[in-house]
Amino acid sequence: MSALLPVEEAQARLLALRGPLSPEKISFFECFGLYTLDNIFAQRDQPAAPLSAMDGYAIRFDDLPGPWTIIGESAAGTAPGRSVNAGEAMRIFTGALVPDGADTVIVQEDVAADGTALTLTGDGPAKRGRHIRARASDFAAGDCLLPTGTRLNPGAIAAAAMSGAEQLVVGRRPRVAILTTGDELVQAGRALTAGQIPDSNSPMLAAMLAGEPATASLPHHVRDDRAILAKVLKNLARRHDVVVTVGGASVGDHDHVRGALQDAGGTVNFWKIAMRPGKPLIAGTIGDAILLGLPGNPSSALVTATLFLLPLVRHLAGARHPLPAIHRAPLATPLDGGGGRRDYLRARIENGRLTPLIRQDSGMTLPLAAANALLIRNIAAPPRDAGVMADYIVIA
Ligand SMILES: Nc1nc2c(c(=O)[nH]1)N[C@H]1C(S)=C(S)[C@@H](COP(=O)(O)OP(=O)(O)OC[C@H]3O[C@@H](n4cnc5c(N)ncnc54)[C@H](O)[C@@H]3O)O[C@H]1N2
Ligand code: MOO
Repeated sequence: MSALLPVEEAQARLLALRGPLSPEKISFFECFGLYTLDNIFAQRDQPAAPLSAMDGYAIRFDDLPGPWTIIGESAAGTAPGRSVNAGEAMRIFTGALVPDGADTVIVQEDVAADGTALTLTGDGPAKRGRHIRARASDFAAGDCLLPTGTRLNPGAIAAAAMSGAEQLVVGRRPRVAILTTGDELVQAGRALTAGQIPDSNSPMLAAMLAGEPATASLPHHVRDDRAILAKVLKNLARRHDVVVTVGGASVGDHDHVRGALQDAGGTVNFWKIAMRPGKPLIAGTIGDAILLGLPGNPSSALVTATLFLLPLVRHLAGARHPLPAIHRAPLATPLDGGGGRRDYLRARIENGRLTPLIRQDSGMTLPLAAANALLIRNIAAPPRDAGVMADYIVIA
């Protein structure tokens, strides 16, 4: 039997199969969760001119402590009609342009206005420039606001929209097909006969993909029949960027994914990873599509989807950092040492402490409902006491 591939090596080989998909232009309202495929540079200064940060009066700091004559008003969205000279104040509102001549804003709570007469009643501004947002204090024209491969979260979208760009260049969403295999599987919700079980993996995987930049088609299913599987794989590969099979990845007489991939003219790139659960993971190509064969056990499917499917989708969509972030926290309970494969134990991270769940059978679904983290235990790791640090990935 071939040696088991280390997880990092398998991830690198998978992502090397294909680069990001072609770029496309998209509006600010459609880009959430996608990745920039170009550096986003500021095309303008923000603010483009000094703005008031408060409602009050624009004055010259040297004129303090007043009094002043009110000469007009500057409201957001219009240019102030004139400049402010010695002894003058201009009524001003948050977001309005600061008139020439003024260098400071007094908040209205600190003054009393009587007709055009303005007097100081409070402390007034402590220094020149108070309550003024300087030109380009947010960013300056030419600044790189978001480098290539940045995920467009709401804050990044705000910065991109403010940049002056008309549209964004992003990576296209990969089209993903989910294909379950196995004679025992029945769509969840349907009646079962002896030996049958509901298909829990495809709704789980669809949910995982829903949070990613991917377009998942409705799940497909085939029986344990190598010829049918080969035909369906070929067909799905023509219309998708990624074909994810679930089950049939192992060594049993009814495990047909590798054989069917080859029958369909595809290539197995690697098989079997030094991880638990998830050992029988298959990666390959068929036409322009990438095939990822996840093991069928529910925990194995969840763990391999977290470590391979979601990073692949992000990579194809243009992510600069597609792999899941690894965090560290102290163990809430002692932990046995590691074995010959790296473990991804279903665990809970709560109040900053990590607890591996007691039930780790990869065939179970209920522990998946309880887990919000995967505790990473390296090959041959020594036993650890409570309080010792451990690595984990957030999964919920
Ligand atoms: N002799 C050996 N047997 C097995 C090995 C091995 O190395 N030697 N590897 C084991 C490991 S590890 C895993 S993981 C499983 C995975 O095998 P497959 O990917 O071939 O998965 P199946 O046999 O098709 O199914 C496994 C298990 O999961 C259930 N299943 C499958 N699909 C779904 C689904 N969509 N929803 C819910 N449950 C599903 C299926 O009924 C089986 O119970 O192989 C070990 N065997
Ligand atoms: O590696 Mo399997 O995925 O132990 O259950």
